[in-house]
Amino acid sequence: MKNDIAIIWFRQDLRLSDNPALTAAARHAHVLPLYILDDHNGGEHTIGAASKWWLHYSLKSLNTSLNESLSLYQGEPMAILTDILSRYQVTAVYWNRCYEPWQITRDKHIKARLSALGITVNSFNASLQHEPWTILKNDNTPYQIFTPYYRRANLLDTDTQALPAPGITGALCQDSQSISLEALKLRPKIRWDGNFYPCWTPGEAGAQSSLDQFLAHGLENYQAGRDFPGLKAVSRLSPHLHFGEISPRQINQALLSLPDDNNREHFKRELSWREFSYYLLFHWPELPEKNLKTHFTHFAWSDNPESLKRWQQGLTGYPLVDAGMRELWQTGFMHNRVRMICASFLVKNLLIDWRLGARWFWQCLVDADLASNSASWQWVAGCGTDASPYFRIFNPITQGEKFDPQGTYIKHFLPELKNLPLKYLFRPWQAPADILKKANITLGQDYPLPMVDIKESRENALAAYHQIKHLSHS
Ligand SMILES: Cc1cc2nc3c(=O)[nH]c(=O)nc-3n(C[C@H](O)[C@H](O)[C@H](O)COP(=O)(O)OP(=O)(O)OC[C@H]3O[C@@H](n4cnc5c(N)ncnc54)[C@H](O)[C@@H]3O)c2cc1C
Repeated sequence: MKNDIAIIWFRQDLRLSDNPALTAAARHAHVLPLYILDDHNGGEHTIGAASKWWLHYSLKSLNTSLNESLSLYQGEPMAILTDILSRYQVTAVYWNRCYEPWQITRDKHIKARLSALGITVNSFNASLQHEPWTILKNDNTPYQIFTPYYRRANLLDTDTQALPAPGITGALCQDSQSISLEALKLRPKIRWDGNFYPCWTPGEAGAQSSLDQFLAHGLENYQAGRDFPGLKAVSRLSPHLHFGEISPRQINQALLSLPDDNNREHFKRELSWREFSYYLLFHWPELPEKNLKTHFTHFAWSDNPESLKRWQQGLTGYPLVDAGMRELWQTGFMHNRVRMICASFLVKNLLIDWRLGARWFWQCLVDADLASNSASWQWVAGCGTDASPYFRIFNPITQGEKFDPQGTYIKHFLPELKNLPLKYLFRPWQAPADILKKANITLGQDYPLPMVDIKESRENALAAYHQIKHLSHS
């Protein structure tokens, strides 16, 4: 039996380079790399359907990089680790830290149990520039607002020296009791994932190539272009970052070789919004469930499953919202500007609880991330610590005119509207009958009539907010 075996437990760090836990584990004579699909501890926050698809291919890619030595398991991690320890002479366990509240609780427990068994446990930071507890206000309380948090973060040193992938091929061993990737059943039985394949390349190489492409062709227009969903001006790195196929440190290192201009600064700022989301989740672990502005507890949400379904299916009658919801369903992604507009429409024009929207995103997004998703929904709904003011309600018509001026994005995801002149593309119900006929559109049949009046629903939202506003000071 081999002795001095180190376990490297991969979680949201599915890469070999700049992986501090792997680099440390590689100092042992033998390394057992493993991944556990933990469907036991996460409750409602267990990985969603589209993310499972991503995970399947990311694990496949990682396994290839590890010479087919990745051991796979499903279930309760402590029980699985205990079983491995009973069969191998493991001396140490390595992992990179995760920050979702249920993961923190689980990992603390596992660390204590393993330490009691005489196993060394070493954990590292592999996914944040600054861990949440390292940035506090002068009075030692956490920041609630992004800008002062960002200012303080910028005063701290940021490590930009990424680690190379360690040479571990000779040290790798695999557990004979590993299950197969197929046995994890991560891909859907009903194949709704057909459109995902041309859009994405999960895995470390795919992440690096997305970064290279963005730096070569997207970054130069990032500041001006990032709000235009029809342009290729954003990085689409979010699922790669979520699964840890690339680290913020690697991105920052790559950015160093580029001109220090507004585009670079703006991109770094957006990366810090991700950090800030993790920060909020760490300091307010109730973020996914509870309104951080507590007076929203009294908000009169509408219980309307039929409206929720129309929103989910992209059948609201507002083309920009519908294009976004169809992009989400078809590709597992939605452009950030459109995420804000679709979320605002649900919460403010339909008065549906933001948590129902967040749950739908959780199932549909390949980048579904408990921190960023929860923080962003609370931001749009107006109930987060650093939220957009409630009265700022996105108008899907004017937003479309401004950010999809040629209708490129809308026509791509709503081909039924492709012959409608631009003048009516954002408000098809105002098109005269002969124009609709010429465009081959019968409203209510080929494309829905608007499910609510935008002006009236806006006023209803403001009235609903008025009911709870005064409670914020009580
Ligand atoms: C309602 C709503 C839900 C969201 N849910 C998620 C989610 O589940 N997972 C997720 O990663 N992002 C989420 N976001 C944030 C943002 O929309 C995505 O991170 C972004 O669209 C990803 O595209 P990109 O990689 O091309 O971004 P880029 O513009 O290229 O930005 C680079 C990176 O910065 C980070 N980032 C950018 N904007 C934000 C932001 N506003 N908040 C947090 N991080 C940001 C992401 O990691 C992103 O990959 C949500 C936003 C909204 C409004």
